[in-house]
Amino acid sequence: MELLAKGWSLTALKVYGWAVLFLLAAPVLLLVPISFGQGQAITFPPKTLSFEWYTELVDDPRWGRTAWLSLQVAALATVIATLIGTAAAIGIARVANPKLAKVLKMFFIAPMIVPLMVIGVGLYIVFAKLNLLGAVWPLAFAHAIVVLPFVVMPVMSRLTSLDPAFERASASLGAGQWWTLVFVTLPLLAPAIIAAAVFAFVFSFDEVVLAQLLAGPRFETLPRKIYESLTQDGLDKTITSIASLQLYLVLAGLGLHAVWRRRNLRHKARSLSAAASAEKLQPGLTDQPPAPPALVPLPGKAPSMKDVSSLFPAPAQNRGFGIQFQRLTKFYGDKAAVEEADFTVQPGEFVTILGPSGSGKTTLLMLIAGFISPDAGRLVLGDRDISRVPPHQRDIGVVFQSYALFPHMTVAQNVAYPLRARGIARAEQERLVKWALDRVHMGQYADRRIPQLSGGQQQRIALARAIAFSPRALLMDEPLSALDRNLRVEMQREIRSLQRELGQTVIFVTHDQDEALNMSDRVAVMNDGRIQQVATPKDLYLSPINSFVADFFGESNLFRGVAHADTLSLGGASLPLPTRRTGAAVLCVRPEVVRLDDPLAPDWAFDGVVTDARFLGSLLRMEFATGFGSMVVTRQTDGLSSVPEVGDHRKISWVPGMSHVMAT
Ligand SMILES: Nc1ncnc2c1ncn2[C@@H]1O[C@H](COP(=O)(O)OP(=O)(O)OP(=O)(O)O)[C@@H](O)[C@H]1O
Repeated sequence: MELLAKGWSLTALKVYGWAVLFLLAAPVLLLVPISFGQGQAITFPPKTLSFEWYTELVDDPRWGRTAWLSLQVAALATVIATLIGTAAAIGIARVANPKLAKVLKMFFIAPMIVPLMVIGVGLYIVFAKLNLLGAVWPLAFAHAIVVLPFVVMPVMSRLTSLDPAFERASASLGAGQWWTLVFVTLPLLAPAIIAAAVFAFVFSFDEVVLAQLLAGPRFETLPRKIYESLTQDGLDKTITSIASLQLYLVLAGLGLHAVWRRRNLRHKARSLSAAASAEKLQPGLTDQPPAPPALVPLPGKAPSMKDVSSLFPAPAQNRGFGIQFQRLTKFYGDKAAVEEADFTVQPGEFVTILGPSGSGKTTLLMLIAGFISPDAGRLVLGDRDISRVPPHQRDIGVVFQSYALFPHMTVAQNVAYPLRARGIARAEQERLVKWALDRVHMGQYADRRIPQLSGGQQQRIALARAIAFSPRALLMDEPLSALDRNLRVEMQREIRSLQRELGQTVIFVTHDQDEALNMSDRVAVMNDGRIQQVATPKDLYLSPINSFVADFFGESNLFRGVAHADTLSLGGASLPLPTRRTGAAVLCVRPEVVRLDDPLAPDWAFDGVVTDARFLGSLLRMEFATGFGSMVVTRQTDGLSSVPEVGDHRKISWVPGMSHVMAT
């Protein structure tokens, strides 16, 4: 495009563009001046201006009658097509069998490729037999059939582009399928449905082929009358005025839409700039001086489970429930995404699921939330088996990676959503919304729309919405991954402190080990669908169960060999083991326990050559080439630390008791 948009080619492009525009628009735009001409003759430009063809239109009641009839047909066709098309699109999107979904889709879009005349003749035969020719609703029904693909397609495409987390969020907040459909799915589909409805209306109002075939002798729609006036009476100039009138209506519609859009954009820009400046002033964010206490205490009594969730049995205190995973398994095809997960999360505990991409973290979280069902095993929340309980009855809050805040609702409406879904009284809803928003410092944003908030603010609202109904447990799926580093650290602190204050059970998913270290009581390390180890960060670091955990959780130097009593043989050499062992074994030596040039170095100490050395602020990180492969060594720095040169030789050793030996 850049090459084209220069010199003569740019001029040619412009001329071409204007010529196409003129050819397309001229016949339509010429109508307007012609309709104001005096006399029957078509003159352009008109010699004398007059309103006579507009007055003629008003004086002749037949035009008004036909226009009214067309309006009725178009309105009814729009309603029928929009209802059937929207329901069909939603239904097809939910059909689990992809082949059946394809067949259904083809069926609903077939009217787009079958010639109108064929549909018209078919319907004519049926309607004639049933004596339905010449009535409003059969013609509207025929129009609806033809326009269905233009409803089904945009609604389906909007549905596929919607984040599935919206519907999942609604379910996790306690809303059943119908509630979700009415309050979440349909409002989110509204732009596509409205566009489809406008198209259906315009098509039906203008349609002439089906109107000719199905309207019978005395049933005259506006396009049919125009057509007949043209073919029977010759060009009557009232046709120019009625056509121009329709054009004015379309232009007025477009104008109103443009004004509405402009006002919306201006409003959004103002709110965004206000959001940006408010975020700068907001307490608890990292670019500010020392943060005030992370959470604002609620004046008076904190809400109890009874206040908010009469539908669910309340725990003794406002605490989370324990969760037991009993050999929980989920297959996708013949591959286990989660295999025999078997561990227990204590009430009020903060457990992080940590693992590389594809290890099954999200699948495990979706099993807990109930968005997918396990193929084997059990999941027990408190003392209730919830393995087969639908998500909206689990009473588990979820904070999604994308936040999944409903964009058509304000902040307060989002936070009130789980309370509304539970039928909580309005006054109580307001109190709890305020309570939840105050806890995440967002009280002053209650009336904001979601698109008017920054990422960090959205994160806080997602958290407020998930705690507003005092859930039995809180799940968080990489909720901080979209935030910048400073905000992320701040939010880690705030989430942890909120969790402690509420005594909430939290299962937090991340692939960031610093985040896991910062936040968790215990960490469950996952790999390839299996939980490798569940332990405190300290135990994971000091006593990893296998080489995967040792390597994934912190840096480590791993030596693989064969253990004989208290030595490990590898490559003709041997290293001391911290405990006696036999058979294949892996020795793990953390970088900070390695000693360099120790004057009391043991006999087995070996030579290492510096291949890289970097000053990382509080740490000095060095890499050595050794007879056992590459090794990493770290040192705390102080003002006197010097960085060794690449190529320097050092004697490497460690205290055997500071190392750790594992089976694999
Ligand atoms: N709907 C699905 N159909 C088929 N396979 C799936 C589906 N969802 C996940 N998987 C597979 O299951 C395994 C675990 O996926 P999962 O999304 O749980 O991993 P993850 O640890 O959360 O990864 P990430 O950190 O990248 O989100 C992967 O191999 C993935 O390809």
